[in-house]
Amino acid sequence: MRLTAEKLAARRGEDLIFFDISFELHAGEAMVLTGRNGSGKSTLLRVVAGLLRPDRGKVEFRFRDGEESRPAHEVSQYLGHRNAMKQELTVRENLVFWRDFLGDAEGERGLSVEEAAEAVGLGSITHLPYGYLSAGQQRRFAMAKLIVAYRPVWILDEPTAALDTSADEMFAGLVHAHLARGGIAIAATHQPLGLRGAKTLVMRGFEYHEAEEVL
Ligand SMILES: Nc1ncnc2c1ncn2[C@@H]1O[C@H](COP(=O)(O)OP(=O)(O)OP(=O)(O)O)[C@@H](O)[C@H]1O
Repeated sequence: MRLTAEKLAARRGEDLIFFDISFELHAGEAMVLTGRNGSGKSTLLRVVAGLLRPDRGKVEFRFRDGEESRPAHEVSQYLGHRNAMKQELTVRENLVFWRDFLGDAEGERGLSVEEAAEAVGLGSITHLPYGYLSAGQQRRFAMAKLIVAYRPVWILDEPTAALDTSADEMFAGLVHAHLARGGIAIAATHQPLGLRGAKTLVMRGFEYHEAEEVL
């Protein structure tokens, strides 16, 4: 299994946000993106997730060497700043929607909604409307979305911002289990996620006129 990004460049509007970003991740590997606010971390994650078209370069995912590459949106789960849950549906209805919408990749299986709720420490409240929950509980269930459908690549944008310490530890456990299963994770974060051995990519951002010289 291999995720490769080759010489990526991306624009938001007219502005070039980054260029010449390359990396390769194999089964069981994680990469942490760091860099100041506005340096392009979220933009890079959206490009890798297939939500934003790169200006240059490409992202490829292969389950096996020699196999045709798969589109990122088929193999990844994206946890963005927003939780992507409907306030008026119950937690269970939201998670069932995501399980059915995403499906499992390559003969693997996600957890049941009940197992996933237990895994994020909130087994007893899946019958409640999502909108009733506290901000931390809502974020925990957004994390549960990652494990109700198995996708090999997790793309995580500030996953633990504003969570308590126990949620940080719980989430580090989910990511470790994902990596141990042979998954891949990319996370933009200002907080340590406890990912020992993770690669690091420092996003630096740059001025538009500098880029013009390079490109
Ligand atoms: N939709 C958009 N249209 C135009 N510019 C945008 C858009 N979204 C983001 N940008 C700009 O792109 C740049 C990179 O933003 P991005 O969100 O990728 O940074 P970041 O490193 O994730 O920042 P933070 O650490 O604050 O989350 C910023 O200058 C931002 O203003």
